Amino acid sequence: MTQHFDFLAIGGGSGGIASANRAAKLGKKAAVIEAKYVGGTCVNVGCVPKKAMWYAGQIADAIKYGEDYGFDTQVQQLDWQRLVDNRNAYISRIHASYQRGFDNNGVTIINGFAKFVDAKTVEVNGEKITADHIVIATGGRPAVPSLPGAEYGITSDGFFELTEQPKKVAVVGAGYIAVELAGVFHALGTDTHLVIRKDKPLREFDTLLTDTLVECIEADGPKLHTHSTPSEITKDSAGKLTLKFESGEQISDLDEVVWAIGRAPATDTINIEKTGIKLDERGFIPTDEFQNTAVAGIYAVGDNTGRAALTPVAVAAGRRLCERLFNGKTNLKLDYDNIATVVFSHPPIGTVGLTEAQARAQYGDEVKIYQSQFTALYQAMTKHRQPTRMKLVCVGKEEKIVGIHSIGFGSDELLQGFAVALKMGATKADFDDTVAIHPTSAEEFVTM
Ligand SMILES: Cc1cc2nc3c(=O)[nH]c(=O)nc-3n(C[C@H](O)[C@H](O)[C@H](O)COP(=O)(O)OP(=O)(O)OC[C@H]3O[C@@H](n4cnc5c(N)ncnc54)[C@H](O)[C@@H]3O)c2cc1C
Ligand SMILES: NC(=O)c1ccc[n+]([C@@H]2O[C@H](COP(=O)([O-])OP(=O)(O)OC[C@H]3O[C@@H](n4cnc5c(N)ncnc54)[C@H](O)[C@@H]3O)[C@@H](O)[C@H]2O)c1
Repeated sequence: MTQHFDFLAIGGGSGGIASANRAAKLGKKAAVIEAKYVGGTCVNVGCVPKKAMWYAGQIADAIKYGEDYGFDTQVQQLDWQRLVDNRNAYISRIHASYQRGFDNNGVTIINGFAKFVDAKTVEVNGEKITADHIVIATGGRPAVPSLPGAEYGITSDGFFELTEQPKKVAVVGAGYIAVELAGVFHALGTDTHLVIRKDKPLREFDTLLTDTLVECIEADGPKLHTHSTPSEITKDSAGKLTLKFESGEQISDLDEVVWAIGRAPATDTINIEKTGIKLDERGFIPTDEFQNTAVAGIYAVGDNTGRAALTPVAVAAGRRLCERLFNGKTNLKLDYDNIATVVFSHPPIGTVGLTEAQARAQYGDEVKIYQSQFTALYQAMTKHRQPTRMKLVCVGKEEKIVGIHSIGFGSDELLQGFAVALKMGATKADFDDTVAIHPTSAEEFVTM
């Protein structure tokens, strides 16, 4: 017998889970179909294990700093497998907590790979399932270039499968993932090479952030190979890899090459053509501001829509969709402007709103910049000093704050509250009128 649901999510990642739970809480019969592991990219091969590895890097840094704080900090080795085991155990606890949530809310979980039969029907494990409302939340997968020997490399998925610490790696890419994984490897003691095609990573970020990041990488980070376009990977009889570049240069004796060159939407194998939806030229699902696709009753949220590929974005879009469909909030939609984001680099970056360049292009001479630079007390005590740099981008006579950018120790945790202020339309005067919290790095934003 064909099962029927009010609401069906294809994909049990950030967007699918959040939307199905919300639909069920609002009294609808909801189901999630998940092909691999519940929690999707973020929980299994993304944010969560990445952050665990980043914390391991932070601990390695703290051990370095410990000496100047008076500790005897001789550490012989990192037990990589133990780190991975504890990380995986934590992920298992998240899986269990998801299951409790599904049970409490009455969401049905179906394991299997879903394909469309028509606009109201999907097939999974040979069975047909129909639904009044279907959200496509299939996310994406890491891209691999078509180069000779590319298959010798791994992706971020493979990074999380490593059972021992590689001695020497090259990480290829200039985005979030490349910067974060290269930073982790380096902090944990791997000889790390970050390979980028242009002059600096994260080029779409404010230049204060990227220039400072490059400065920190050059001072104490992975070896940065700029203007380096990979052309081939070869493997020798001992299993060591050589990454060759178009320039003729190469990095040899590598244990791993990690491709971190972007992600492709998982939209090509779900028979989407059976619904009448047409993908855009990059394979993303076109949606309007309410997450509607071109076909009534089918929606898309998350990475496969080609907008800010972040977990809280997929979650927020999915929840708003269900509030709109099932709770009478007919105009509710996600505002994709001013989404705050953190790069867990070394040091971390927190950023929200317009970069200085974007603001100048939009507002010209109306832009006023406030900037600050210092060494966080945490590191100022030690010989491992790193700059912290912050920028406020303001516009107009009232100096409305349209961009907030921070790089340096603690930038990851300090930004969220400032993002609220920016979204509420805070001005520089509002910041000035807020009494500082001392001694913190965050206080710099209200004392500039
Ligand atoms: C290494 C890495 C680090 C990241 N770090 C962060 C971070 O720190 N912060 C942040 O906000 N974001 C981070 N992200 C991005 C974040 O993981 C994604 O934006 C988020 O997971 C997107 O959610 P989603 O629901 O769109 O897709 P996903 O979480 O990818 O979920 C899609 C799910 O659909 C399933 N699926 C696909 N096709 C089918 C099918 N036909 N049938 C059944 N199931 C199917 C997949 O198996 C998958 O589980 C990171 C990503 C990576 C790769
Ligand atoms: N901290 C976070 O919130 C976080 C962390 C990781 C990922 N993410 C999300 O996941 C998305 C995907 O991350 P990503 O780093 O894979 O992608 P990305 O799009 O951010 O970066 C990909 C990079 O690879 C480079 N590149 C592309 N093709 C290449 C090639 N053939 N050779 C060399 N370099 C090449 C691009 O120039 C780009 O700099 C991010 O955009 C972000 O939204 C977020």
